[in-house]
Amino acid sequence: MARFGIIGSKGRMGQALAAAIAEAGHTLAGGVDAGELPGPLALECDVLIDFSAPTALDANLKAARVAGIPILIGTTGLEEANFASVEDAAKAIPVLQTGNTSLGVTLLSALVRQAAQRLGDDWDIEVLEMHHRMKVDAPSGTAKLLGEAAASARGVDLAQAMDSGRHGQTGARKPGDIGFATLRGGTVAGDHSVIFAGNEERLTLSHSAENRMIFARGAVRGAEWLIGKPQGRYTMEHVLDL
Ligand SMILES: NC(=O)C1=CN([C@@H]2O[C@H](COP(=O)(O)OP(=O)(O)OC[C@H]3O[C@@H](n4cnc5c(N)ncnc54)[C@H](OP(=O)(O)O)[C@@H]3O)[C@@H](O)[C@H]2O)C=CC1
Ligand SMILES: O=C(O)C1=N[C@H](C(=O)O)C[C@H](O)C1
Repeated sequence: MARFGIIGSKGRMGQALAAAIAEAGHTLAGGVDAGELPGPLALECDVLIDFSAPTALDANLKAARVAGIPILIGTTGLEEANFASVEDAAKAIPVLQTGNTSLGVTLLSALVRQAAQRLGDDWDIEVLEMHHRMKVDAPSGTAKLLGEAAASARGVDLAQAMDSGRHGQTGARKPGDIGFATLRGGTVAGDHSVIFAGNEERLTLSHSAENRMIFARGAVRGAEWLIGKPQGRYTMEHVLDL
């Protein structure tokens, strides 16, 4: 049994996490939201879980670092500078950062990597995602994670290959690009498809989240795994030994 702290505790994920922490028999030490400091909470916890906003990241990493505890970052919409902060913190404490904590998407990303390796470069890769109307970042963290799995399998830099803004006279598809399309509406918890479009055939690998508990349970599993690990940067693939 461990003491968990939630950053973003009153949000959609924060509430699902509280249920998953109780379900797993752990103690909820407390939570913070916008305008509250994570430092005092971190001193009462064995692990922090952050599903809040990119602007909170540096303070959350610092709090975990000062307390000497691991932190799982599920917040999406992170930029280059955020990833640099994660790398820096991971020199001192265990940090698991992922765009999706679910078992299904973690496995999907391994399958995408395999498909991208085995299918030739003439198979175009497109990533499609749909989320609820309240989501504030695009493309989703999961879409980027899946795009990254495909790009790394092909030995290309996703930042160079990513095409996420098609509109108007785009010209023909650039060979090697990885396209992203974003849909928003209703209460969709999270749908992702990676489409490999070849000549006269198409392979689609998909995942549908039916509710947020899959992310919350995965985050609890990841946080349990993180406790006692040496400093370093981890992903859900480490947790599932993929
Ligand atoms: N990795 C994964 O598997 C998943 C990731 N996510 C990501 O998690 C994040 C949260 O999603 P969701 O719960 O739907 O969003 P919500 O908007 O419902 O909740 C966000 C919470 O974070 C709080 N918050 C905002 N800014 C800060 C801050 N500076 N410090 C502390 N807390 C803050 C908000 O507090 P207040 O209300 O006071 O502003 C709110 O309680 C998003 O980035 C989302 O994409 C979501 C699902 C799964
Ligand atoms: O904001 C959400 O809701 C979700 N965000 C994550 C993302 O950006 O991929 C994960 C999940 O799909 C739900």
